[in-house]
Amino acid sequence: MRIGVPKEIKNHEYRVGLTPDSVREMIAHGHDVWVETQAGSGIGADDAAYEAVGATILATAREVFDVAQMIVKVKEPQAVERAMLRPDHILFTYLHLAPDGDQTADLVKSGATCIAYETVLGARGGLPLLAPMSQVAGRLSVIAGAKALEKEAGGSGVLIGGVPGVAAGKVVVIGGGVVGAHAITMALGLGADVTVLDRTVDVLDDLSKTFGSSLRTVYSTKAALEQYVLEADVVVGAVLVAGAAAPKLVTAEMVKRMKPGSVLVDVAIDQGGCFETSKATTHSDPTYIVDEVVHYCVANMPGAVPRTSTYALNNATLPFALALADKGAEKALLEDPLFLPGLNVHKGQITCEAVAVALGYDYVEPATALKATNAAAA
Ligand SMILES: NC(=O)C1=CN([C@@H]2O[C@H](COP(=O)(O)OP(=O)(O)OC[C@H]3O[C@@H](n4cnc5c(N)ncnc54)[C@H](O)[C@@H]3O)[C@@H](O)[C@H]2O)C=CC1
Ligand SMILES: CC(=O)C(=O)O
Ligand SMILES: [Mg+2]
Repeated sequence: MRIGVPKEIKNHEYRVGLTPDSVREMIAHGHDVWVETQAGSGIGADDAAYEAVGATILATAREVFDVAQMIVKVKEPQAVERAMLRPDHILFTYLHLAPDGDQTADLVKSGATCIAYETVLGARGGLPLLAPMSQVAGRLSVIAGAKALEKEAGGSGVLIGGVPGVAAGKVVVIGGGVVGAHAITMALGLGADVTVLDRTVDVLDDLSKTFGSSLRTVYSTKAALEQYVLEADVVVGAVLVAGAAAPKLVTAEMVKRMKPGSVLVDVAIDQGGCFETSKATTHSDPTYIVDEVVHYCVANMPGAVPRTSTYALNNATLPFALALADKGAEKALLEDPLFLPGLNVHKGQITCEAVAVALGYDYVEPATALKATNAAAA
C-alpha cells in the first residue's frame, strides 16, 4: 500500500504519525512510504533519517495526499487537510468527532474511511491507542496546574507541594482512568494533597490499592464534586465516556464560587471539556481566566513533548497501521472485533454510535457499512 505521512499543522503540534523506525517496518512489509519534508523535525528526525529507511520525501502535504492510499497522522485533520481527502483514502489518526460538527460534516462529505485512534478497544479493556497520550497528558496536567498557580499566571501563589511548615496545595482529579492515574502519580510525587473522584467504585478500589493512604478516593456525586472543587487549588478534568462528548461536571456557577486564583486543567477538552466554562486553547496561549479561576484547556497537550509522545504513540499504533496496510481497511477491521470500533466514518456514513448520537446523524454499524461497500464492489 502507498502510505503518506504529512507534517502536522495544528498549533504547536510537533508530533508525527510515523517515526523512522515505524516507516522501516512498513517498508519491510512491502509498502511504500511518502513523508512531507520536515514532518519529523519536532522529534529530531530529519528528512535524511526517513530517506535512510527508504521513505521518499515530498515538498508539500498536497503531494503526500495525492500519492497516498492511507494517511497516518496524529491530530484530527484541519480544514485544509480535510479538503484533500478522497473517497479511496484511509485516514488513521485521532478524530474526537463528537464535539466537532464541522470536522464530522467534512469527513462525511469526503467519502473517506476514517479510523479514530481513540475508539479502538483493547484486549484487556481500555483504549490502547488513547492510553499512551493519556499517560503523557495526565503527567503534564499537574505540571501545567502547578505553573498556573504562580502569581504571574493569575494563580493564587500557592506552591503545589508546599514546604515544611506550610500546607501543600490541594489537587482534585475528576476521573480516575489513565489521565487520572498519571496526574495522581505526578501530584503525589510533588507532595500535593491529592483527592480523586470517580463514579466507578472498582476504579477507586484499584487506585487505592496502587497509591495507598496517601491518596483520598471519593465516590463522585454532585455533593462530593461541589465540596472538593470549592476547596481545591488545582482541579484536573479527566473523565471520559468513550467517543461521546464529555459531561459538564463543574458548572459555571461552581466556578464563580471557587477560590480566587485556583486552577482548572481540562484534559477532557478534546471531547468538548468537562467544565462548563472551558473552551479549547493552544500551546501558544494556553490559559485564560474566568471569575478569577485560571483555565488551562489545551486539546493537544502531548504535542508539547513530541519526542516522548510520538514514540509512545507509535508503540501503540504501529501494529494497527501495519494491519491496515497489509490487509486493507475492510479486512483488517472486519477480522478484529477490537479494531472495528475504531471506524468512525465510512463512505459518508457515521459508524461510531456515540458520534451519531452527539451530532444527530443516523448510525450505521461499522461491519454493516464495510460489508455494503464490499458487496457494491463485487
Ligand atoms: N487534552 C489532551 O491533550 C488529551 C486529552 N485526553 C483526554 O482525556 C480524557 C480522559 O482520558 P482517559 O483517562 O484515557 O480515559 P479513561 O477511560 O481511562 O478514564 C476516564 C474515567 O472517567 C470516569 N468517569 C466517566 N464519567 C464520569 C463522571 N460523570 N464522573 C466521574 N468520573 C467519570 C470513568 O469511570 C473513568 O475512570 C479523554 O477525553 C481523552 O480524550 C487524553 C490525552 C490527551
Ligand atoms: C489524545 C489527543 O487528543 C492528543 O494526544 O492530542
Ligand atoms: Mg471566584
